[in-house]
Amino acid sequence: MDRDGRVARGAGDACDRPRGRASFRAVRRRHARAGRRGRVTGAALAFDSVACLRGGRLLFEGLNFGLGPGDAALVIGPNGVGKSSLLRLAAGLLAPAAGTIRREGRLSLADENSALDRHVTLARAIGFWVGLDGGEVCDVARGLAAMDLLHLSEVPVRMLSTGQRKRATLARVIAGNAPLWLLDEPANGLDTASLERLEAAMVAHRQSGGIVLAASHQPLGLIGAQTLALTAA
Ligand SMILES: Nc1ncnc2c1ncn2[C@@H]1O[C@H](COP(=O)(O)OP(=O)(O)OP(=O)(O)O)[C@@H](O)[C@H]1O
Repeated sequence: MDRDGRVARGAGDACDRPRGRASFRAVRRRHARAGRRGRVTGAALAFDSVACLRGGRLLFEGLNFGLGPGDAALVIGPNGVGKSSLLRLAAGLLAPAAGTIRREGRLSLADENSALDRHVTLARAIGFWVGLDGGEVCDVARGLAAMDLLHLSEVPVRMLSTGQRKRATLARVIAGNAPLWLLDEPANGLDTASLERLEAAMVAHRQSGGIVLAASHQPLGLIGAQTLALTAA
């Protein structure tokens, strides 16, 4: 990966010297410093010379980055280049074709699948996930409030509009309290006010020591984020 975050491609491409291990150690050092400052700790994500193969096609290789408490990275690139695949690797839903991925801390993935039961109320659907993570009713309310959905708490998920469902998915992530947020196109379908709410939620999450890894075709206001620019093979 070059200094602008572009990922080397193709057989025989010279990847950066494998910096992943070193960067993971650096992440952990920062993590320890953050702990001494009394911030939320327990999360880190590092890719070390990671390659991704899907359907027999090499999407990217030599990907190195490290994220610790308060960090964010934005994955960008054209359709089909592998942004969602990168997030699925980070979530452990895909195995890397080469390299290693290290994760510390719980994660929450928001993608096009809301993972919410369509046949129960919004509060109940989010409560299911929050309960699995040992959270409480107040966490559900906090997530719903963050995405301005409290007034729809008792509406069945199947009756929500596209944008409301997207906000519900984000509310699930916020309510879940996982330190590592993996957000795939989180701004899709959001109106301006909802996008501002998402940005505020990401700022608050990072300020409390959380990590955001997002893939997006739109700017997300992630100040100070690393850019991981995937390019077509
Ligand atoms: N289950 C699968 N099996 C095989 N190939 C897949 C599978 N899912 C996705 N792909 C392929 O992997 C490539 C990358 O897909 P991915 O969804 O990661 O791209 P993306 O950069 O997120 O695209 P977009 O901007 O359109 O969301 C595409 O060529 C796609 O066809």
